Amino acid sequence: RSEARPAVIIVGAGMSGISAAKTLSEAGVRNILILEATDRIGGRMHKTQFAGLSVEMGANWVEGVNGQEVNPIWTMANKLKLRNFFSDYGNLSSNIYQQTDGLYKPSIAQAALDRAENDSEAGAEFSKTLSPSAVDDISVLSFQRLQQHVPSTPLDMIVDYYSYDYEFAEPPRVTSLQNTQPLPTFANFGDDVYFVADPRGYESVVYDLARKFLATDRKGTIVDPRLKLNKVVTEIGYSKGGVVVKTEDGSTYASDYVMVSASVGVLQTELIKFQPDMPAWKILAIYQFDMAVYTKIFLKFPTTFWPTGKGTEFFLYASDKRGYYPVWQQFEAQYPGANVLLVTVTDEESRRIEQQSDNVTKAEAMEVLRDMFGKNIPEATDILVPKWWSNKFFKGSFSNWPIGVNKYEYDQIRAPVGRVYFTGEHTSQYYNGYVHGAYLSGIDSAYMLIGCIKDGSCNFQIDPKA
Ligand SMILES: Cc1cc2nc3c(=O)[nH]c(=O)nc-3n(C[C@H](O)[C@H](O)[C@H](O)COP(=O)(O)OP(=O)(O)OC[C@H]3O[C@@H](n4cnc5c(N)ncnc54)[C@H](O)[C@@H]3O)c2cc1C
Repeated sequence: RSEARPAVIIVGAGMSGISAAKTLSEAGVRNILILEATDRIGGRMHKTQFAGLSVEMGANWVEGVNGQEVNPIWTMANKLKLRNFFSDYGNLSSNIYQQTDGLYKPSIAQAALDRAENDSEAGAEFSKTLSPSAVDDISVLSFQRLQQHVPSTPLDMIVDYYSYDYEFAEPPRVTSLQNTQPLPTFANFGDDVYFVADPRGYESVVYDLARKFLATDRKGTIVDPRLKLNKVVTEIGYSKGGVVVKTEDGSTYASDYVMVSASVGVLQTELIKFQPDMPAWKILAIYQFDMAVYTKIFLKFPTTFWPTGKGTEFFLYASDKRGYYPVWQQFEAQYPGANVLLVTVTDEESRRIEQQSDNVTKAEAMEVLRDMFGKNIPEATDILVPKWWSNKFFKGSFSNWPIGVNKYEYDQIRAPVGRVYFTGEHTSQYYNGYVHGAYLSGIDSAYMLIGCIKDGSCNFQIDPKA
């Protein structure tokens, strides 16, 4: 090969891969090579055109703002002056629809919201009493049982869905109490969340980071030969002496180290074959973690028929089937005059919907809207259903911490295996599942590797299992 052998190959150019590459580069490790499977950088931060608007198929919010510490993504979004909107969920009690009989009385809805909030606060207190090793962790649902409050009416179920599934994309039955209550993102960075609606896309924070260390042309397009797009890594061979990475198109790249940033969902498939196989402890840790599915369905209408004005942005649909077209958002502020709605589904509903035609999904969503707003509403003219779960380069939307994984297993997910290093939101110590988790994990993993390259400290210590 004519190009110099890189010291480090980075697999994947999402937020974590770009953050790791930038950190390496700034520490003087500049002979890197980034191999990205798709034709773009940004990964799960991905804008697309829908009904003449730029909408986000993946990450949309800067989550964790206005707290004691500053979320680094908030700093970046503000520096780029990304158009963003505070998400005000404060008026939800006036916006919860019964399955067919109109809105719940706000006082009744508020009582359900208050009960869920109290349970969540009690859960956070209880979780502090558990062993820090998390060996005696329980699920969020187990704690609800302890509280004698397992949500089972349509109202309690939609409030429960909004409180947990809408954030973690998996139900309380699955989610670890200790690792999510309290959630470090909100405890450290603040409770507020801001919705990004900018024609440049939320992904522009990744592009901005990339342009800080990759060469660009005069228009700002990245032209650096150290970034190669459309390179699907299929095999990583590793030994004491080095690493050999093979791609689907038949190319082979040798290097000293490799840093894999593909999602934990991808690592749970055989897309990338490791030679030799990863050790059993690593495989077991990876397969224990959860890749959740969160689906943002956008619908376009000829006219607006839903309530508008202050306190109406978010509304909930309390089906007797938990999680059926549950959380809705209208975009009067973000996309004025566009007549667009967003409905979010997760988990089993996401998987079901990904496997049916978008027309069937549109018909289902219309039925739900008719239940809420009456028979005479206009048909949606357009629908967008992102399919993150079916996409072999993602296999879901973000990781969720399931019951049964304690800190010991989590450290194993993050740990390098010989010359193979790992990064990605699923390796973030406190912020898995988020953009800031991906960004911070890129820095952490890069420093782990820099310590090995520069100081020869290549042993990653895992605290013993309690
Ligand atoms: C629908 C959805 C909504 C979300 N909402 C929010 C939100 O509002 N706020 C928030 O903070 N976070 C949100 N997230 C999570 C956030 O987007 C992710 O945590 C973050 O972007 C992950 O970055 P990453 O670098 O870890 O992984 P990725 O972005 O997945 O990057 C990994 C890269 O590796 C590439 N790759 C995979 N396999 C290979 C291979 N074999 N060879 C080469 N390349 C490969 C992929 O193409 C990808 O570009 C959301 C995600 C989704 C999908």
